[in-house]
Amino acid sequence: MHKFKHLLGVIAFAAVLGLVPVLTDNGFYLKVLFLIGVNYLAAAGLNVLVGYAGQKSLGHAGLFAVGAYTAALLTARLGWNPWLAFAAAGAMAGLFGVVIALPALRVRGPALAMVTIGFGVVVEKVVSEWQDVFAGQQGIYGVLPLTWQGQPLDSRQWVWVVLALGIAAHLMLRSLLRGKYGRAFMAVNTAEVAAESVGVSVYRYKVLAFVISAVTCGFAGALITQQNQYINSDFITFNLSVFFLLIVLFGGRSVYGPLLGAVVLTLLDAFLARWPGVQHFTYGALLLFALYAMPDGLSGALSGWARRFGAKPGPAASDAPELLAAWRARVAEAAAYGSQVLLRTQGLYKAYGGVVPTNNLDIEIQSGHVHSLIGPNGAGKTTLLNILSGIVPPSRGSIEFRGASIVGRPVFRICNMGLGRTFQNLKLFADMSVIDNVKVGLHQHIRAGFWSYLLGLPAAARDEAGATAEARQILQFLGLQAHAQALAGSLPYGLQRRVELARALATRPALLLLDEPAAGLNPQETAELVDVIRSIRDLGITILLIEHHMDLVMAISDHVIVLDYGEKIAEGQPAAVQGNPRVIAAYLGTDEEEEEALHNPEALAGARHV
Ligand SMILES: Nc1ncnc2c1ncn2[C@@H]1O[C@H](COP(=O)(O)OP(=O)(O)OP(=O)(O)O)[C@@H](O)[C@H]1O
Repeated sequence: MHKFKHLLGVIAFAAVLGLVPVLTDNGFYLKVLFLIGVNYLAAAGLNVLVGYAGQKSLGHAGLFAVGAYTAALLTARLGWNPWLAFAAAGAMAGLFGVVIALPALRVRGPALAMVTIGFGVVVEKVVSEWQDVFAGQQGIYGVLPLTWQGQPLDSRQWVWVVLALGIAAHLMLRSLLRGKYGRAFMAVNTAEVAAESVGVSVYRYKVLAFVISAVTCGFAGALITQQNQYINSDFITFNLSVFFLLIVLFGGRSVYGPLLGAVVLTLLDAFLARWPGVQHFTYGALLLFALYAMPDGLSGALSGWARRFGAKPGPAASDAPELLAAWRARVAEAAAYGSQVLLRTQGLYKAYGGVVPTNNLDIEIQSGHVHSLIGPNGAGKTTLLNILSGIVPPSRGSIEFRGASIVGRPVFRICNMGLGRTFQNLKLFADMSVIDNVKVGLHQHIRAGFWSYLLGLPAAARDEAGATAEARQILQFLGLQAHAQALAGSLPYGLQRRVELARALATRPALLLLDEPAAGLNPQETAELVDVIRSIRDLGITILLIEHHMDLVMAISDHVIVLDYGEKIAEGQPAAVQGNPRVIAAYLGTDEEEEEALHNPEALAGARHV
């Protein structure tokens, strides 16, 4: 029904805009409408890169140029069919999108902006200096315009074509961004390590975002060139890159943001064109205003108001018990492993200069057990979890998980093999709803691919519905169903910890690594956590947890491993470890307290920050 409403809205919008060229033949108005469409097209793709994936680019004039010159050269020099050249322009820009993405993947923030500026400058120089091919300022004449029934498009038809392309782009990007791909881009944007740890390849999604933005910018370049039947190097300026970025930042991250941005800024651009000095001043002022007053852009501000005055979603109803039972069975099946030893490390070693947080560690994790990793502050517990989950590469040594070596594998692949984790310092996707956080965890289990989502095929809708249903089961399992629609970052700390656990469970792990799951929890929440961990173990999931709350460790562990200065100094059943003199010495170091701790586990807990 919702989908239907949206489609009707789009049709009504298209009908109104499509009527304008029928009602007027004013060349200026038609040109402005055409430019709004072109700018929208460029910004719609750039929004995926900047708004969703969080990669600021100041070089998209370069990709606009790739599209523009591809269309120009193929039609004016090689006589290609103009529609074919138009398609080739998008494809060529997409290829350049990969070229710019590869160096950009190594850097972030301001450094990324510099890389993209560099790309834009290189393209600008190439088209202005390489006269033989690109004809510099003199430009390329005789570019073939798009045609309809063999005739070049007239001003009205250009508006209709760009309107059709804009609507196609909107429908496709909306379908892409409202599902698995949009969530993955947002996850990459908010917390790269967390995204990888739940099975999202940061590398792949950054490249994809660059390519999408490049393709739509390439089409925009080709449209301008083919409509003008001319292009020269003066079109390709740094200002154009700023203009595109401004549309996206001003419009905001939603799928409607680029449209709002394109309408406002194109109109402004058209009316201020007579006063170029004022024009640039206005852009600068608008950018500052947008960043200061509307950090989420115009669409963000509008939806904020709508939320304030609109209806609040009611609490979610619980699902039928048989659905939860089906989910349990599915998770248990994913966690099942024939052999006793689920994970084994041998000679695992990691050094940071003189600090050796992991020193020749041999450990075995038994399938179906709860293992605790304890040790004084700085003993190397988190480092070990980071090595096991692939975030930190070991200097040497081997790790075998489910019978296969995982050293050197990317984090998201290790997750896909069945190793899930949470973090000591929460790494939630704070701007996303609780249920969407969990659905990011389901990423690898959603089969429908890029084209299914882009084209809105039934497979994508079916898999999305399946993911929503599974996420609801997970939330219900952890008692979070009432918070499904809340923003993850808005929840109290204890619930946020639980959401992270839900997200990790969604990956359907065989081994779950929990880094201080009780940190920051009150006593009641800690007691509840014991039950939660037990019920996760009862699903058949093996657990390795780091914890400083000794009573929690003693209550739930089948096996305890004790680290000190990166070495394993003891392991075994909780009671045995608790009485081990080396462990007590590592924690306390004095004879009197040693005696006390032998009989009082809370002394161990209390001494941890010594
Ligand atoms: N990236 C790094 N660069 C340099 N030293 C590091 C790095 N990561 C960890 N260390 C050092 O390795 C040692 C072990 O750190 P780690 O965080 O693994 O300890 P921990 O047992 O988890 O401690 P805590 O209980 O305080 O969380 C510390 O001395 C830490 O300073």
